[in-house]
Amino acid sequence: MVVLASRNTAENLSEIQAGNDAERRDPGDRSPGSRVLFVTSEIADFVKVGGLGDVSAALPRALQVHHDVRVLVPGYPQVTQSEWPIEVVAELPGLMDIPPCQLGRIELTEGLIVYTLLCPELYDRAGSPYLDPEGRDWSDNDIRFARLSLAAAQLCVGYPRHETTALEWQADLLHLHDWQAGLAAGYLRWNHVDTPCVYTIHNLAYQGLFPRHHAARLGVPESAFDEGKVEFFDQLSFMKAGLVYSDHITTVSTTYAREITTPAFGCGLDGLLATLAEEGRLTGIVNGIDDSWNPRTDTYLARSFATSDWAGKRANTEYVRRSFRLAVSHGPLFAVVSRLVHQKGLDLTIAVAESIVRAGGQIVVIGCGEPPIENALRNLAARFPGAIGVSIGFSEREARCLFAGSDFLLMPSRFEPCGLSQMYAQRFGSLPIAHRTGGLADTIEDGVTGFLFDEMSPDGFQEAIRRAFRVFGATDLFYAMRRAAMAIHYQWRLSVRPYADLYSNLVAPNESVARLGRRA
Ligand SMILES: Nc1ncnc2c1ncn2[C@@H]1O[C@H](COP(=O)(O)OP(=O)(O)O[C@H]2O[C@H](CO)[C@@H](O)[C@H](O)[C@H]2O)[C@@H](O)[C@H]1O
Repeated sequence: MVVLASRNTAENLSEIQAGNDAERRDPGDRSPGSRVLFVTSEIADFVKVGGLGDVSAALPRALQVHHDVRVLVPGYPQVTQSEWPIEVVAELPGLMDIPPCQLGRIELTEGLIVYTLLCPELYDRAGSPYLDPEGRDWSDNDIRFARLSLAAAQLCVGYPRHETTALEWQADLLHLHDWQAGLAAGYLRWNHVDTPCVYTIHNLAYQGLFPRHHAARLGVPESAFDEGKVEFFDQLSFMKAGLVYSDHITTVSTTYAREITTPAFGCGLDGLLATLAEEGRLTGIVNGIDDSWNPRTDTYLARSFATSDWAGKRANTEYVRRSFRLAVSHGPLFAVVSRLVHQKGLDLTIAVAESIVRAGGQIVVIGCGEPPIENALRNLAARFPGAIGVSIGFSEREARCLFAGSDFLLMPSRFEPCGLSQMYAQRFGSLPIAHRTGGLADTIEDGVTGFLFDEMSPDGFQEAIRRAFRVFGATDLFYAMRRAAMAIHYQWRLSVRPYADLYSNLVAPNESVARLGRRA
C-alpha cells in the first residue's frame, strides 16, 4: 500500500476516510444528490485562459439543482486578491516535494462554493496559470498541479480542521478536468480509496508530460510506471493517469469522443481511448453556455438587441468598426475570437484574409497566444489598414462586442473538442464559418446556422467563405440563417442532465440515501 506521507505526518487515506465517513453524517443536511468536487485549473469568476474557465464557472452552477457541486482551484493571485472573502477551513498535508497548504473556502454568486489552495510558494506569481510572464511553462508545473490533484484526493477523505474553523464536507465523487487534475484519481487508487472519479477531456493535445524521474517527487509509485498506467513514451503523463484510474471518461462533444479513438486525433492515446469506448466508459457530452450570453441583456454591448432587431445589431457593427479604426462599409464583417495557437488554424485565416478584403469584407481579430501567430496578425493589419483590425490581448468585453458586431465568425480549427466561441457567435447572430470537426460539426448545421468545410486547406476554407458572401448578398436568406442561429438553445441548464445522471450512477445507491442526511 502506498502511504500519502506528509512532511510532518504519515497518513493513510483509506483509514481517514472510514473515520470521517462515520463522523460527518448530520441529519440537518438538506443538500441534494451527491457531493461532487469539480477539480479545475481555471474558473472564469477569477481566471480564464480559454473554454475550460467558462465551463468551470457555468456547469457547477447549473448542476446545483441535482447535486451539491463545489469547485477546487489553485489559489492564484486572481483568486486570493479578489473581492471575495476567504475562510480558512483546513490544513492539508504535503507529500514528498508537494508542500502542505491551507484550504480556503469562498462563497460566490448563486451559492457556488469554491475551495482554493492557499499555497503562495506555488501559486502567488505574476503570469498565467500555466506560463510565466515570458510565455514559458512554469518549471514546477508538475508540483503545482500535483498539489491540486492531491488536495482533491484529500477532500474525499476529510482532513484536519483548521483550529478555528471546520471543513465539514467531503466529496462522494471527483469530477476531474484535463491533465492538471489527472493525478487525483491515481492518488486515490494508490491508497485503495474507491471514491468514483469522472475525468473530462477538454483538450487531448495538452497532456501534462514530465520527465520520468519527477514521479518520485510527486509520490507517484514506481509500480504505476511498471504497469504502464502513467507512462507515455517513457515520460510521466498526468493525462494518462486520469484516463486509467477514473471510472468514466467524458469529452465535450460526441464527434470528438469518436475522433479521439483514431490515430489522427488520438495524440498517441487512441488505443487506450478506443478500449475505453468499447467498454462503454467514454462518452461525449456537448458543452453548454451560461445565460449571460444573451444579446438582449448583455451590458457590455454598444446596444442590446433581440432577434430580428437588425438595426440594434448594426449599431454594434458600427461600434466595432470605429473601435478597430475600420472604414465605413456595407460589406460583411468577419470576426476571430480565439486563443492564437496551432489548433485554431489561424494560418488558414491569414491565407484567405486578402481575398476577403478584395471581395469587400473586413476582418477584426481579438486573441493572444503564440508570438509568431500574434506577429503574423499584426503584419496583416498593417498591410490592410482600414480593412483588418487586430487586438492582441484578452478582453471579455471586447470578445462580446465582436460576437455582437460581426456578421460571421472565422473558426477553421484543425481539431475542436467542442468550441464555445461558435456557440456564443450564434447566440449573437454571427454565423460561424468552421472546419467540420469535433464539436463544430455537432453544433453548426451547414447552410442553416453557419457554414462548414471539410478540407483543411485555404481552398476548402475559401469555398465556405464564398458561400457566406453569397448568403450575405441574399438578405432574406441571411436573416433567416441569423434567426435560426440565435434560436438555438445550448444553455447549460437545458443540457446538464447527462452529467447529473452520470454522477448518480457512479455513486453507490446506498451512499446516496445516507448522503441526504449530511451537513454541508
Ligand atoms: N482574446 C480573447 N479575449 C477574450 N476572450 C477570449 C479570447 N480568446 C478566446 N476567448 C474566449 O475563450 C473561450 C474559448 O473557448 P473555446 O471553447 O472556443 O476554446 P478553447 O480551445 O479555449 O477551449 C478548450 O476547452 C473548451 C471547453 O471544453 C472546448 O470547448 C474547446 O474545444 C477546447 O479546445 C471563449 O469563451 C472565447 O470567447
